[in-house]
Amino acid sequence: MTNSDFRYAHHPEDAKRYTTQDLRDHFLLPELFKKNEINLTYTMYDRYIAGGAFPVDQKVMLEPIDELKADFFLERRELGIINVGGSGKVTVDGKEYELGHKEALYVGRGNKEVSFEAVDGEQPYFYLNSAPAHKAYPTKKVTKNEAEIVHLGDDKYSNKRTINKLLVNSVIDTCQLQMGMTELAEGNIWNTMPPHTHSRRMEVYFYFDLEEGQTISHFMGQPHETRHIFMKNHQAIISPEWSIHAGAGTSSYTFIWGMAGENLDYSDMDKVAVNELK
Ligand SMILES: O=C(O)C(=O)C[C@H](O)C(=O)CO
Ligand SMILES: [Zn+2]
Repeated sequence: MTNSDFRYAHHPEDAKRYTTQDLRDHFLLPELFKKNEINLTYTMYDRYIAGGAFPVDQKVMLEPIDELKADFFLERRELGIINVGGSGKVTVDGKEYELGHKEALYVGRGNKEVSFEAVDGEQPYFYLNSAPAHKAYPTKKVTKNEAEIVHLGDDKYSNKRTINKLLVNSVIDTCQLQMGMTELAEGNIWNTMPPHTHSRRMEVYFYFDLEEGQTISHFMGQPHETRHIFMKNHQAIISPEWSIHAGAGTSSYTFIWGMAGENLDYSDMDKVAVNELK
């Protein structure tokens, strides 16, 4: 079964009046993994979709959700998948791809049948992002060995981290989707600090590998009008194009970023100095 939830886009002047609960209702994706289901959120931010496929003891099929008014999910879309659990299998129009922990698959527009399964008694957690696509690019598996790797940050500033650019245009062809994974070094807690906005692209952050009982404070809002949302392991958050997106954990963690919009230029960011934040 494929479920969907819907989120409108927001004006920053409205969002600054939101209560804690309003912010959570509008931007947080609290539950991505439901047993033997696919749980998606369709957003009006570049019509981006984020969610999870969680096959436990059944194969689960990606079905066309109502919002698409399409005969099949990828009729006009592309899909990015990153497995954050044990090994699992994704089948795309009869071709099987085994995805291990932290391995990614890009699925191009036009593929009719996509299904997810657990294999070898392991439990995969497939994180999914999808954006409208104008062209059919080849389906391709990408591992950390093929990724573009960037080391950023410093122990001194508690933000030492590795950016694994997996489904980006220096690695594969995509229409507008970009996805990758940022791993915090042990003892470091800050991601994306100093922060940035990019009005050319929206973004979704999905946090995982967070120790049981710990939390991440995710920061959003315009740089002069910030807010925070406390998040748990396996939750995602929408970042509007006007918003910073950064987080600090009470322990180290990993997160997946996914974006779509006007360009495919990862480095197109409007950076904000930390002492300018309000
Ligand atoms: O830790 C970071 O810095 C990031 O991972 C930044 C994201 O990749 C991003 O925001 C890309 O626009
Ligand atoms: Zn960003």
